[in-house]
Amino acid sequence: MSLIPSALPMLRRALGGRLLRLVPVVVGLGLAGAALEGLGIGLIIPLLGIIMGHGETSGMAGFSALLQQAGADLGERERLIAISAAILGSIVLKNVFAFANTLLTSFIYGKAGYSIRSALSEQLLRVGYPFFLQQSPGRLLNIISNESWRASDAIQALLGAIVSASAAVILLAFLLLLSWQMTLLVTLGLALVQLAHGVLSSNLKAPSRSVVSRNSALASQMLHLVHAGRLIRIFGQENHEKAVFAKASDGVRRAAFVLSIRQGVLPPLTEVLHAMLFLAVVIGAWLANVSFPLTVAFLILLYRLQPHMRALQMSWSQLQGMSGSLEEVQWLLDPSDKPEAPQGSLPFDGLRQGISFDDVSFAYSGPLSGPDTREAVLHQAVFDIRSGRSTALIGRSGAGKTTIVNLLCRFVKPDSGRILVDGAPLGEIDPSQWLRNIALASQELELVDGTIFENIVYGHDAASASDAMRAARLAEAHEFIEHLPRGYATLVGYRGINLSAGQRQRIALARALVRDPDILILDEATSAVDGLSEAAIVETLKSRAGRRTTIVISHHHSTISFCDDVVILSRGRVKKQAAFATLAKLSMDELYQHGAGE
Ligand SMILES: Nc1ncnc2c1ncn2[C@@H]1O[C@H](COP(=O)(O)OP(=O)(O)OP(=O)(O)O)[C@@H](O)[C@H]1O
Repeated sequence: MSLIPSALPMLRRALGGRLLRLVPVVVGLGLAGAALEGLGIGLIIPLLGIIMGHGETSGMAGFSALLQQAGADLGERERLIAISAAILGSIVLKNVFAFANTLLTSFIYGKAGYSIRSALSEQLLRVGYPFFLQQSPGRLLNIISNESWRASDAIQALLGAIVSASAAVILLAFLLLLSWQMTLLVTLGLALVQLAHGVLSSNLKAPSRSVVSRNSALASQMLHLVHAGRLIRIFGQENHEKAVFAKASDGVRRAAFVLSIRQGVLPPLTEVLHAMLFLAVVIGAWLANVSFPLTVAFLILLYRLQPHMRALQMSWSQLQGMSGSLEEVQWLLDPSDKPEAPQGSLPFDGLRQGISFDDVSFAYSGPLSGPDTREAVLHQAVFDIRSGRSTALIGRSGAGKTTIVNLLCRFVKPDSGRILVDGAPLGEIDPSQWLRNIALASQELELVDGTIFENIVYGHDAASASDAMRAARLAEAHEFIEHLPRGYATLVGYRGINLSAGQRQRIALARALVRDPDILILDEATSAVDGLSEAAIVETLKSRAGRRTTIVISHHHSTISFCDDVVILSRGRVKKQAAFATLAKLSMDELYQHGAGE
C-alpha cells in the first residue's frame, strides 16, 4: 500500500494546480459512464420481461422491481421501443464519456511527462555543483531518458486505477440495488481475488528496482562508448568493450524478463479467479431461486464489472512494476539530500582591494574520495589575490590549484576558514552578481554544440558580432576563424569536436574575454596553444594590468611571465606568496622546489 502514497505526491507535482483539477473530471466521467452502463444493463430486466411475456416482480427487491415497472403505462410495442432506445442511448452516452475520458487522460499523461522532465532538468540546474561530483552520470542520464517516461506511465496507470475503481464502485452499487445477498457473495469473492493479486504483485518491487539499477549501468556503458571512442580504438579494446556492453545489456534483459514473468502471471490468474466467481454467482442464483431476468441482469452487470476490476488490478501491478522508476525520479527531485546552490545577498559590482584566503581547508566528497574518507586537498590555505594585479597560482600536478578555482567560482564551499572579498565573506555575496564579474577559461574544453559565434557570446547575450570579433582577436582566434569556410558561423560540433585543441582553447578564451570581466581566471587555458599565439595572448593579458584582476594557473613559465604575484602550492598547502619579479629567474621546477623547500 506504500505505493499510492509515493505515487500521489508525484501526481501532484507532475500535474500542478490546473491539471490536478482535471482529475475529478476524469473521475466524474468514469462514474457517469459506469452509472449509464449500470442503468442500461438494469433496463434489460423489463426488456426481458416484455419479450418473455410477463411483467411479474416476484423475487425482486425495490430497485429491480422499480426497473421492471419502467414505462409500464405505455403500450407493449411502445414500451419495447422506448426501453430499447433508452438502453441504446445509455450505451452511446457511456461510450462518449469513455472517449472523452481517453482524450483527457492522454492529455494529462502528456502534460505529466512534460512536467516531470521539466522538473528534472530544473533540478539538475538548481542543485549545487558538488552533486555532479558525487553522482554517476549514467544514473542521471537513465533517470532523464528512461525513468521519467516510466514515471509518467505510472501516473497514467494511477489515473486508470482511479477511473476503474470509480466504475467498479458504481457497478457494485447497481449490483447491491438488484440483490444484496448476491452482491455480498460477489464482494467476498472479489476481496479474495484482490488479496491473491495483492500478494503476488508485491513481488514486483524488487525486480522493478533491479531493472532501474541495470538500466543505469547500461547508460553509463553507453556514455563510455560515446566518450571513449578514441581511447578504445587506440588501445584495441573493441572486443573487451563489446563484452562489457553485452553483459550490461544482458543484465537489463534478464531483469526485465524476471519483471515481465512476474507481471505476466497476474492477468491469466485473475481471469481464472473471476471466471470462478462468475460461475459461483450463477450456481448461487439457481440455488436461491432468483428470477431469470434478475439473474441475467445481475450476471451482465457482473460481467461488465469484471473488466474494471481486472483493469484496476492491472493498473495496480503496473504501478508496482514501475515503483523502482518512481523512486528513482522522486530521489532526483527531492531537494533534501542534494547540495544547495550558492546563496547570498550582499551586492558585488567589482573588486576594490582583493580576495583573501583565510585558513581555508577543503576536502572533496565523491567517488574519488570514497564514501567515508574525506581527505583534505587544501590545508589551511592563507594567501591574497590583490585587485588590479595578476596572480599566478603554481604547483605540481594535484597541488590544489583547480580546487582553489572551484572555491572561487563557488562550485564548492570551504570546510573551514573563510574566503573574504574586500573583507566580506564570499559565501554571503549574491552569487549571480559575483559570477557576472568573473570569467573562467579552463583546461576542460567546455564548448557548446553550436556556432563559433554562439560559443563566444555564450552567457553574454548583450555581445554583438563586433564584440565577439574583438574578443576573438584578443584571444588570437580571429585569424583561424576567418580562414574557416563558414567563419564565425562554423559549427563546432559536440564539445567542439570539429576543432583542434588549441582552436577550442582560443574560443574558450575569447568567451571569457568578451565580457571584459573584472576577475579573469585562466586555468591552463592556453596549454594547447602554440608559442607565438601564446605570446600574443600574454600581451593581451598584460593590457588588463591595473584595471582588472587576473588569476593564472599554468605549468609554463611563459604563461605566467607577466604576473605581478605568485602563490606556490605544494600538496594542498600554500608554501609561499611573493612578488613574481623576485623569483622570475627561477625555472618552473625551481619554483616548485622553492615552494616545497619552505
Ligand atoms: N572531484 C574530485 N573528487 C575527489 N578528489 C578530487 C576531485 N577533484 C580533484 N580531486 C583531488 O584533489 C587534489 C587537487 O586536485 P586539483 O585539481 O586541485 O589539482 P591541480 O593542482 O589543479 O592539478 P593539475 O595541475 O594536475 O591540474 C588531487 O589530489 C585530486 O586527486
